[in-house]
Amino acid sequence: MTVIVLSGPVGAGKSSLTAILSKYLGTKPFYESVDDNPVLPLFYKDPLKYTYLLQLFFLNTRFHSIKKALSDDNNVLDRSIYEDSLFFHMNADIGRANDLEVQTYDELLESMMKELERMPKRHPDLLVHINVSYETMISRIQKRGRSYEQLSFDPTLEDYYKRMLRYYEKWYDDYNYSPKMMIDGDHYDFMASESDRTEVLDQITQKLKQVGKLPKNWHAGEIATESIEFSS
Ligand SMILES: Nc1ncnc2c1ncn2[C@@H]1O[C@H](COP(=O)(O)OP(=O)(O)OP(=O)(O)O)[C@@H](O)[C@H]1O
Ligand SMILES: Nc1nc(=O)c2ncn([C@H]3C[C@H](O)[C@@H](CO)O3)c2[nH]1
Repeated sequence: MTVIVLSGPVGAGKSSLTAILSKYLGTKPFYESVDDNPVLPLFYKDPLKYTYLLQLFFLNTRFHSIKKALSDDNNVLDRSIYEDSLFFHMNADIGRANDLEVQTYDELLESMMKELERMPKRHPDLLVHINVSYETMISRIQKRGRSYEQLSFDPTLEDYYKRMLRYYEKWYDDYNYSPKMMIDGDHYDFMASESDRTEVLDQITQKLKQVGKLPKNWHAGEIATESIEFSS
């Protein structure tokens, strides 16, 4: 059993690479709740009011999918639970949660992490982090087109996204729950370029081999983008 989690800021390409990677490895993709998330548009409209609710919503849905993923067969998840805390603390740092909310959230997260420690597999086998520059992040957010994430919807998102990239830098450096690797999301267009896709998949399989976690009975093959089911 092999569990891979993707990490990275908004628009980095986690869901896209999750779809590609899970198809390539013949494993199951797990996506975070976005289009069926009733709190997300409310949060972007009024972050002060909805930060806490959104955070609880994500923690709850992520917890359920992780429990499934860690007890199931081989899996790929499009974001890690370890990033939830990054998001919440970043929002708290800009005044969107008070001390009591931070304390309660941290305690809840700690209890949930303890619960996960009791699963057959405690942590993922590999974290694949997609690193992107601010320019790439914005162009991908525009390309995907969720209205509430656009700078035209809220110009203060520029600061929010730049802050997010800074927090992610430290977060990735500190991450030590599993082996980890970084993909250069500025350089590789694994959506449109077959050779880029091959190279990225190669980097990931090399790393899986190195850590002894390449799924058993798996053989490398080519995958065409048309054959992949991307999440919306
Ligand atoms: N390496 C890439 N090269 C070119 N386009 C990409 C790449 N990765 C993702 N994209 C495009 O960028 C957009 C955002 O990608 P995706 O939805 O996978 O990001 P994400 O990291 O899952 O974002 P979020 O965390 O906000 O859900 C999509 O339109 C996707 O087609
Ligand atoms: N505030 C906040 N906390 C989270 O834990 C969190 N996780 C994801 N997101 C936002 C980023 C994308 O817009 C969108 C899809 O990733 O959802 C979050 N926002």
